[in-house]
Amino acid sequence: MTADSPTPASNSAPAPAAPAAQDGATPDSAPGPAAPADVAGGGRAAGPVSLAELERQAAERRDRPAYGKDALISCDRLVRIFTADGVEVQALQGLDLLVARGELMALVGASGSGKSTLLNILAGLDVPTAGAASVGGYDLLAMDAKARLRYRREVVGFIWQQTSRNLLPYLTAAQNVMLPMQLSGSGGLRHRRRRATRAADLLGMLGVAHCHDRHPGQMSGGEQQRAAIAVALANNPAVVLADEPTGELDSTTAEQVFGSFRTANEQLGTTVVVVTHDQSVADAVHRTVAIRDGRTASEVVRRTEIDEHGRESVVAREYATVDRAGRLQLPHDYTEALEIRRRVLLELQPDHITVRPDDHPPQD
Ligand SMILES: Nc1ncnc2c1ncn2[C@@H]1O[C@H](COP(=O)(O)OP(=O)(O)OP(=O)(O)O)[C@@H](O)[C@H]1O
Repeated sequence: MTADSPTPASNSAPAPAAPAAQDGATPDSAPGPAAPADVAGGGRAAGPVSLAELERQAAERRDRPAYGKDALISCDRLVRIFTADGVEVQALQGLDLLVARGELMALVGASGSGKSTLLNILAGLDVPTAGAASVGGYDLLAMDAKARLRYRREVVGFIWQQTSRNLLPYLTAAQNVMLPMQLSGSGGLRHRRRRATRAADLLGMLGVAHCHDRHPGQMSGGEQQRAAIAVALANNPAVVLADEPTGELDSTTAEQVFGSFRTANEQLGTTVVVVTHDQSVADAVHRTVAIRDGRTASEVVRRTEIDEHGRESVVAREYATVDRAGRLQLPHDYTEALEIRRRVLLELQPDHITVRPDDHPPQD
């Protein structure tokens, strides 16, 4: 999408002025502000559409894979409304998000944008007001108490910002890691040995083997967070969620903790979703999704590319998110730069859409 000079291509089809971010019909049901069918040189032929063509279009729609079919995490128009003292707060306002199995990604956004609300829902600690959400095949709106407990023990691991919240202070690091396995597994000597071996392996893999027999009070903040990651991984969950896990740490320690997430992702294939304000963390993941006003607004995808001389470089591309209803949030700095207020002019071009400030703004 561009906001370029007003030189519409000869085969462009002007669309009516439309609000930049307004509820609209879903793309499945209606194409939005469509180009007139009989525009000279336009892409669409005029005249009646044959029955065969309509049948073909219907079959194409029917055969389209369901939204989020292959994703590990799928949020579809997720809404969460809190009511406090009779006042409603819409923390999530129709948020869409897909996360693939094995991703290492970050969620960023201004304070109050809804990041923690989303993470709590994904962790099974909170239930959305409306919409749909599933993780690893679990429907987060339909779980009964038993399924919710199993989900929280076996499908997701969670790490809080406050180091003191992640570990039980009267247990050693190894005992902390063994606890979730104990709660979800059976007793017996054989299982106990297996639990002890896994705890030692996880602490070793995350670089905190030396903390095996230490209590949290004898560990640094970074060591506690890395032990907390081992606890979160104990039952081999599909996804680990972390809310500002490096928020209490200095930058060097934060890097080590983030290194542990990367290790878990690379060596165990665990999907990792981290809420962060830490730019160095956001820069180090494969995908960073920005949340604004309870919706996903944009995302940065980083790819390693190799040039013809074999040199590797990380290429980052920023995308604006188009939600399931076809809504697009224009970045704040773009709307400010062009003094866009209530509506814009859209023009459909053969390979892009032009967005132009309203040349006849309504008088307020
Ligand atoms: N339990 C609650 N009761 C009422 N309002 C809530 C509750 N939890 C969150 N909110 C409100 O929902 C909105 C989103 O909050 P949330 O904590 O998800 O934001 P956030 O992006 O995580 O912010 P921060 O970066 O400051 O942690 C805020 O307006 C917040 O005040």
